[in-house]
Amino acid sequence: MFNTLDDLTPEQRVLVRLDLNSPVEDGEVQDNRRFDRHAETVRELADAGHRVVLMAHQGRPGGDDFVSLEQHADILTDHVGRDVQFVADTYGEVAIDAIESLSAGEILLLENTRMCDEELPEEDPEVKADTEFVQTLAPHFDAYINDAYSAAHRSHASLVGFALELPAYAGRVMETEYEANSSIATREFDGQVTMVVGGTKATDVINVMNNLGDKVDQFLLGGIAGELFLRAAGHEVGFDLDGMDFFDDQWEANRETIEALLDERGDQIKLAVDLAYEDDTDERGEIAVANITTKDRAYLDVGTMTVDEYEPIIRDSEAVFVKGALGLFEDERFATGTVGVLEAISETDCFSVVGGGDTSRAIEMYGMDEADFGHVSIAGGAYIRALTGAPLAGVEVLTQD
Ligand SMILES: Nc1ncnc2c1ncn2[C@@H]1O[C@H](COP(=O)(O)OP(=O)(O)O)[C@@H](O)[C@H]1O
Ligand SMILES: O=C(OP(=O)(O)O)[C@H](O)COP(=O)(O)O
Repeated sequence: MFNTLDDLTPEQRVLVRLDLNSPVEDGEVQDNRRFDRHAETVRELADAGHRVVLMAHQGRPGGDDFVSLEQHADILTDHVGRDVQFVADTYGEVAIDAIESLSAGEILLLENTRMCDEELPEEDPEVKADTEFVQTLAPHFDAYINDAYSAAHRSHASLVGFALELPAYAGRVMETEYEANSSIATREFDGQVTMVVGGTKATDVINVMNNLGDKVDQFLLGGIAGELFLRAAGHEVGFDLDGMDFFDDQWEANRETIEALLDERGDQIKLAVDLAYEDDTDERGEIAVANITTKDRAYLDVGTMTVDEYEPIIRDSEAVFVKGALGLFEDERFATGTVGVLEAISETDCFSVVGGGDTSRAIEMYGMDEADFGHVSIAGGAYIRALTGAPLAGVEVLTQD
């Protein structure tokens, strides 16, 4: 498929692309799982005696989270257990001097790739390979390693350009993410395959169903997307109330597709049988979908009866994939659906993949152990692209001969 670190010649000068893009609060970069995961690749390379130069991005120009990578170097140092040096330059003389001064086993992080004008515009790999950024840096290296699966849907210079100029390899995170997230499309499972789909975007759910409908036995729905399917099934839910803009625009844009999916794949699609809301005393209330007769309240989670219906399906599955939360799990009162299905998955020995930036956060928030899942993705946009069969530019250049 692609070359990995196992194929790398010893003691090389390696240029490694990571995805350390992180939440930034009041200018402070927040530690998160991306550091922990990439640290394994970086440590392995340093331990093997390579000279390790790292590239990554943070935010986009104009955004509050568009900051230097200086803090990222400190956080990464803690995770790798070795010093990660930092240079406030992307490919100028200062960066080149720092790169050339490295000894075997040393690690250097370059400045935010998006501070370089040639990084961002989405262009073909050949155009990116021809930029001054790539042409200046590449001659200082023997190999390019892309570990940034979660940014691989972007055709940016640091993600696609170097692979055309240098022998290219997948890092450990790239390898693991690619295999797990593609497995639903590429692997044959003996038993039942179940997909839990929720979240806020109906198009994600629709595209996943269209792409994987023949691979998945049961889709278990929830979240905003699930409510739109309930609306298509004739229930009085999935409408915007005052001040909301979750539903009506999505309904206009996707109504026919959702109705057609229910028509064609109704047997595969399980909808919530009850929903949860905030009652007059700010507590969680629940109501059976069949008893909802007026459009007068917002629903923030699937109900307990729904979880009781979904759990046995998960327990009987050979493989379970998750995309999107079943409710507003960030509020403990409305975490029952999301946490219920995740706990059921963690208690079985099925093969499982949990993805989507927000959904996988629920695992940590509610004290579940990542080790009880087959794979917890650190990707958001790239994960949904993998599930919907869309190409990832950064993966495609790694797989070219
Ligand atoms: N009924 C709901 N009302 C409001 N928000 C919801 C509801 N159901 C799900 N959500 C929100 O959906 C978000 C996840 O949506 P999405 O971005 O599609 O998935 P992911 O980030 O996992 O890819 C969660 O943060 C959750 O709070
Ligand atoms: O965090 C990322 O993607 P994600 O928000 O889909 O997880 C990647 O670093 C890509 O960043 P971008 O969406 O600013 O290009």
